[in-house]
Amino acid sequence: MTDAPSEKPVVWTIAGSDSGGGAGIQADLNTFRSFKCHGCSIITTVTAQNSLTVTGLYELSGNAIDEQLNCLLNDLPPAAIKIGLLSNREQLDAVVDFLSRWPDTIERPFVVWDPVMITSHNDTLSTLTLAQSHKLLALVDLLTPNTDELSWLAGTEVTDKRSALNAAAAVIEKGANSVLVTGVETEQYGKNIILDIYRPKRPLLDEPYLVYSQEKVATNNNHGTGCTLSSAVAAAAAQGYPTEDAITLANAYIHHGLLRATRIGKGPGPVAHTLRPNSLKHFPNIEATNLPVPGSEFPRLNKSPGLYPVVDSFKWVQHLLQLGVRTLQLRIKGKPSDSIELEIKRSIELARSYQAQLFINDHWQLAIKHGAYGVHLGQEDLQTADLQALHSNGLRLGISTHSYTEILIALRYTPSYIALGHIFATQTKEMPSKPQGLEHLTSYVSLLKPTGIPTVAIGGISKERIAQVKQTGVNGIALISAITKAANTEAAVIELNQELEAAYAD
Ligand SMILES: Cc1ncc(COP(=O)(O)OP(=O)(O)O)c(N)n1
Ligand SMILES: Cc1nc(C(=O)O)sc1CCOP(=O)(O)O
Ligand SMILES: [Mg+2]
Repeated sequence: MTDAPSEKPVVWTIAGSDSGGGAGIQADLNTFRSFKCHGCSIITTVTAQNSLTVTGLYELSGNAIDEQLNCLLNDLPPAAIKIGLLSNREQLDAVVDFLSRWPDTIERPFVVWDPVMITSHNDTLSTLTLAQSHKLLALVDLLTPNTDELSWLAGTEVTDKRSALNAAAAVIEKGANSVLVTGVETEQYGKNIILDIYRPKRPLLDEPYLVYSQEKVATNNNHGTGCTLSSAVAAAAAQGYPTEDAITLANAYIHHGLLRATRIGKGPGPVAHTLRPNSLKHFPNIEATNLPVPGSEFPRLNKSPGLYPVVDSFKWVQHLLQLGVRTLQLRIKGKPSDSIELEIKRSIELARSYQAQLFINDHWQLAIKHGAYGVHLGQEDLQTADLQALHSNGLRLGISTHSYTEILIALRYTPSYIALGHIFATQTKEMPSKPQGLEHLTSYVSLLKPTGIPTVAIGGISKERIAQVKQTGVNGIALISAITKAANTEAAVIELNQELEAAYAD
């Protein structure tokens, strides 16, 4: 028996009860459990509901909602809150007042609002007016309307991707922080496709919006999809995932849940609650409009990357080649541009004579000009690099990623390897994201394994950590300071290789 406090994030749902068990509070709590979160519930309205219809609505007072919220605040403060059904103005005011008075002493949670107005059977659940609902907009981090709800919120009809984007922009204009429009139907190559469109207030990677697409799952058993999606986003955010990744995970969870859904009552059955999926077949295709359209696959590596030092000069490249290193990267930062070309040219020529896999960071034009083995690009570089030219000149391509979302974007280009960073805190580069840790690395590696694309871990990896990192099944280990700050480079390379081989033998 242990009395140690749980590390499970706490997530609240402020929503209605569905007596049929498929939507509302019941769907939210099932979802929180799947995402290994502890769920707390603040019930707004009790619905008498089955799989066919809603026969009654019992709306709790503002005081009843306020008391539930305040009772939880100090004892079970949330990492995230999902708001669902608010049936009337009094209920909305209770939530608005509570969120507006959030105490400075308690970390503010991530708040998702799924503005439920009617059920999928057209039963009206709320009497909120547009003007009333706008009071909540600025207090939530993410709004997750479907196309009907967005039409209502924006006051314009939403029928397709373009009108969804315009309406999302209009709602942001009215005060919302970011909007995920769900369930935009379209057709591509004769297939029914469902788009979820994420429009953040501040663009990601200069991208005004991201489109998550999935082939429509042919099922009538889709009751509770909206509730489940928004609570999955809240739960994933509570687990520390950035919003775009929380959406990616929620999208995959819904896809899996729809495939597994079965009819339970006489009407549409509920979306199933499964373990969080980690198979690419459930993950969406992610399209970022400022990135090039994918072309052909990039060539494979000649050998698994293994120990992969990243260094900043010809001298380092030469030294490491002499020490037997056969996969390495030249990453030159902040040197005058006239000196860079010569360093790159000499490094490429020398690496070629050793039949080594040398990747050039950033300088893809010079890499093409001097016939490099490969280039390593960050996600931002994908916007400007000529991927077609890299491909037609036979260069290998490595792409940096820092999240599920970036992995799915990188996968569209079928690169020669995918880098996963940063695993541990690093002193070498200022990173905008948090360290991922070994648990995320393990999930990413197993997600990517079926693709056959090699994976490389980077960030804060030392000799002491190699064995743990290798155990995740990653194919390469990229290091900067463990090599460049070592007192004796030769000894460091030998020891790092020994650690790596010992990990292979385990
Ligand atoms: C193996 C490997 N992984 C990631 C990076 C980071 O590359 P990038 O995103 O291009 O950032 P900079 O290195 O340019 O700062 C890398 N270099 N190598
Ligand atoms: C250059 C770089 N890119 C990273 C990424 O995650 O994309 S982490 C990183 C620095 C790696 O250096 P060290 O091995 O000294 O921690
Ligand atoms: Mg770079």
